[in-house]
Amino acid sequence: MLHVHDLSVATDAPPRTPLLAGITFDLAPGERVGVVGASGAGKSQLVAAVLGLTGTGLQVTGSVQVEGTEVVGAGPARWRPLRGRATALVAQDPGTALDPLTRVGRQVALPLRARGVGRREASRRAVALLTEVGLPGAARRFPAQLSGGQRQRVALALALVGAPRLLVADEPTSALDPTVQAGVLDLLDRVTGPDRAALLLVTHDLAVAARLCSRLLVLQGGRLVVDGPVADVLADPRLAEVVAAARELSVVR
Ligand SMILES: Nc1ncnc2c1ncn2[C@@H]1O[C@H](COP(=O)(O)OP(=O)(O)OP(=O)(O)O)[C@@H](O)[C@H]1O
Repeated sequence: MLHVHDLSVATDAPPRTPLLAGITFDLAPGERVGVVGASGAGKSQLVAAVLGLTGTGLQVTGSVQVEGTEVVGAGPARWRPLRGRATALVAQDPGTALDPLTRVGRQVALPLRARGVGRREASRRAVALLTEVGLPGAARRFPAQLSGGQRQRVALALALVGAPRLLVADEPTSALDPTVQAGVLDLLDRVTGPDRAALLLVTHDLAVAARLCSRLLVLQGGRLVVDGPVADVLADPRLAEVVAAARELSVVR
């Protein structure tokens, strides 16, 4: 599904500060992998590089293959058939990802319309997707008329529009209070896993990672320091420092 080899990201201009260095890992179809590490470890940069969303002023080197297509240095034409279908991003902050002036049903229908689906069929599918994420009656609502947890569900419905084979989620529940978090995690659990979408989940919260993922990648200072089964990573005494840093942050947040 995903093959990352010797991936590095550095600032363009001297002193060419490295943000990520020599990252290598694979992700199988339907596999769920958590990315953890202290603040500034490079988690968001990893997600951006995998999705071709690295900002200007930064240079990506190495290789990222999405279902066999090399995407490092890829332009819009190479990304077009992949975006939303091979990969999709669940926005961290649905408050900014959603258009406040457009009813959510229409927002979910728009990407379908852009792919040539007729108006009626697009609305029907938008309602079906909203129902799938537990919001059967939300199509005619505006984002401001929904709670934070409901908006995060809409963001997930938007990510699911193209039936992606890899869902990438960067802190999808960190803005939500714990009771609402549980519902969104249940939902992520339902739509990813064997025979469904693979999941690359960035989180500060080790409990969240342990709940959803079978494998953990631990980043420290832009390097991948551990890649292993969740239980092994959490139990490994050499990781106490990294894990404690991540745990501390999850408490702070
Ligand atoms: N555009 C940029 N130019 C230069 N440095 C950047 C840029 N974007 C991020 N960085 C730096 O890259 C490092 C990794 O940032 P990144 O956002 O990936 O960390 P993170 O692990 O996701 O942290 P957090 O958990 O706080 O979101 C940080 O030191 C950050 O300051």
